[in-house]
Amino acid sequence: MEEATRQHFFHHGEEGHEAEKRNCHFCQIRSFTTHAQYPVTIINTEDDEVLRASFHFMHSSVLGKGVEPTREEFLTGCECTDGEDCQYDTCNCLQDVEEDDSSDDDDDDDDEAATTDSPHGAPYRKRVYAYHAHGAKAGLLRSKILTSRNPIYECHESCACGKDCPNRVVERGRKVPLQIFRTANRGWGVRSTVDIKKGQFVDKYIGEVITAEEANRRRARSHIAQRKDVYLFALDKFSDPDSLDERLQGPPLEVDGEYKSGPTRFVNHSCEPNLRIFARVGDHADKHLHDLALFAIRDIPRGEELTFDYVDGVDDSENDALDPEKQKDMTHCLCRSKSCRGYLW
Ligand SMILES: C[S@@+](CC[C@H](N)C(=O)[O-])C[C@H]1O[C@@H](n2cnc3c(N)ncnc32)[C@H](O)[C@@H]1O
Repeated sequence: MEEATRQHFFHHGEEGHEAEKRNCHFCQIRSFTTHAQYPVTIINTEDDEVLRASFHFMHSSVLGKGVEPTREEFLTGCECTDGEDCQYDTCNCLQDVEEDDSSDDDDDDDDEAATTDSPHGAPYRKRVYAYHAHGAKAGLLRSKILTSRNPIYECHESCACGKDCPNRVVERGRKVPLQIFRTANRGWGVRSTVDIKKGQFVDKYIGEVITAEEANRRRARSHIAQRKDVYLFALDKFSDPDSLDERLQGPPLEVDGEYKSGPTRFVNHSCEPNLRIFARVGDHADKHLHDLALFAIRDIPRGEELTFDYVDGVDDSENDALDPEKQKDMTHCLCRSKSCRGYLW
């Protein structure tokens, strides 16, 4: 039995091991409120490696120095008293949804998704909800959104609708058990022990939310800046130099998941991934702090490694892997997919 496991199982019930417990990965994941139902487990059948001691599992992101959430008096939510109403463009939370009218090719069992409803006597309103509303696919992200890079707008704490409002999928958190496992050639990876459906929310990418200046300091301190980049995600979905919100005008905040994060920090890259990251907004006043939510873009059988494309959305013309000069300094991609681009960065 590896040393970390031995310490946890034989000594952590005893008095006087508090500091050790704080630094124990098993104790950290056991403290997740979802542990009994959707545990995170760690398994290594490849070699003797254990997770780095410097890594700490967390439930949610922490805000670094200089990162401020919006003050309570500026937070606003919807006034819908019936969660059903939180699927239409009349819900304040869905005001910014950019709707296109093309129909979803696989939405035939939920064909209201793109139609206009007219309840008796009520004004016309349009369903702009990001998720399927009915049937077996209820709560799964619609394929039109899955193939887009549109943000997802959800109801949240400041809304009048209840906790069971259907438009709070990401807020309700991860509903799948995840297993961090040792891969044969790419360090740790992540899989689930249950089947995951296309459009299903998997988990958020969390970490320390830091200013752009701090992110650059950390890049500079890192031995190879691009290696640090792999853990840094810019919260730039709403960045706009002309924005009326000055927090969106400048360089965006970034999430650093290298040392403090959740299980998704161990998800590897694939050029043909089964997950994609979406920007998810709760309170519109907190767009500068939007979530990074991972959803399945196809059905994923239990045990299959979960992956996302680290450079999703990067135009092929910007791809350094196409430049033979740059290739010699780049890291080989080991995703083994048919359309592998050959290099990670
Ligand atoms: C965010 S981490 C993922 C977890 C990582 N495997 C670990 O053990 O901590 C990113 C690192 O994983 C490795 N990696 C991820 N995807 C890879 C791929 N497709 N090919 C080669 N290495 C990969 C690279 O070393 C990369 O720097």
